[in-house]
Amino acid sequence: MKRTPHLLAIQSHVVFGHAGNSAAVFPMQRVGVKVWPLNTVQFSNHTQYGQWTGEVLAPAQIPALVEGIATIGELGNCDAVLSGYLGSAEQGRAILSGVARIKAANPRALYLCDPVMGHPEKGCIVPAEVSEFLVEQALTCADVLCPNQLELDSFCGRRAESLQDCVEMARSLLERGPKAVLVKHLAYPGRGAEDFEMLLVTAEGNWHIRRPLLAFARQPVGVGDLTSGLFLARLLLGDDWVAAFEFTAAAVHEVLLETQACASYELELVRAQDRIMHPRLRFAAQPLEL
Ligand SMILES: Nc1ncnc2c1ncn2[C@@H]1O[C@H](COP(=O)(O)OP(=O)(O)O)[C@@H](O)[C@H]1O
Ligand SMILES: Cc1ncc(COP(=O)(O)O)c(C=O)c1O
Ligand SMILES: [Mg+2]
Repeated sequence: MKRTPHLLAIQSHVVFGHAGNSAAVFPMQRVGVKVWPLNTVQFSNHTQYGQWTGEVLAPAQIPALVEGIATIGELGNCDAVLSGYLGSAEQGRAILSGVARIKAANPRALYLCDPVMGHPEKGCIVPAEVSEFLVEQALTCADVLCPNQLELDSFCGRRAESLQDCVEMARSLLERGPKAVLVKHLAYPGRGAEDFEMLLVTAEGNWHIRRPLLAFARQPVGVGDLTSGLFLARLLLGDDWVAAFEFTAAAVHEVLLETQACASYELELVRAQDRIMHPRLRFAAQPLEL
């Protein structure tokens, strides 16, 4: 029997609704991965409500929890680490030391970094020092990086001017560490208004996916976290880069269709669970020449 992959997911938890681990853990489990959730913050709700209660996890807890897993002899079973929303840069540094510890126990373990930098206009609030940490330290340690456009621009220190430029910018990050960069949401001048576009670049090439842009009264949150979680889960389950990319685009779109049909602000993950496992749609990744 094929072994079930294990994945340590280090990101936020919200009590109500879906963001961070609260958006990604159940879908990753639903597609067949054993998830070890380590919550960087526990907030009442995601920050785009404008107010929340709760606490940031003390950074020293991250190595302490990893060490606890080592002590029971399970750390070598960790196949991947995912990091997302961070409550502080110190937490970020603690995650990198955890990643090093895990790679020592299992040299084949992958580290996927979703560099959540916040989006002040949208109400996604992240401390400024976290962005600096991501650009200066996390990038070089990540095997896979999953930025949105704003995050890609921050890594490159400029705004993308075209699709070609996005490809060049994402490829420039490959020289700094990651084996793959998945841009979860492209936004560049001249982009078609009807589509939601994503980009994947690896040493082997560049691929682009278009899916329909859906109308929402308020944009749902947690879509990026769902995207990076499913992409990593499918890689661990044996998909190649392009298959994981296509699966992720389809499964996320299914969740958004269910969310839209329910006129819900929070992602309808429970209702969409069978559609996550077996997306009915397929968006073919198109190779892009540079
Ligand atoms: N097909 C779609 N139609 C409309 N909106 C979408 C679609 N897919 C994703 N979105 C929205 O697009 C936004 C992507 O946000 P962005 O900041 O680029 O990434 P992230 O989710 O990581 O913050 C989210 O608000 C998400 O709800
Ligand atoms: C607590 C928390 N975690 C994670 C996120 C990231 O969500 P998204 O997947 O939309 O980038 C947010 C966004 O507001 C948040 O408030
Ligand atoms: Mg995000």
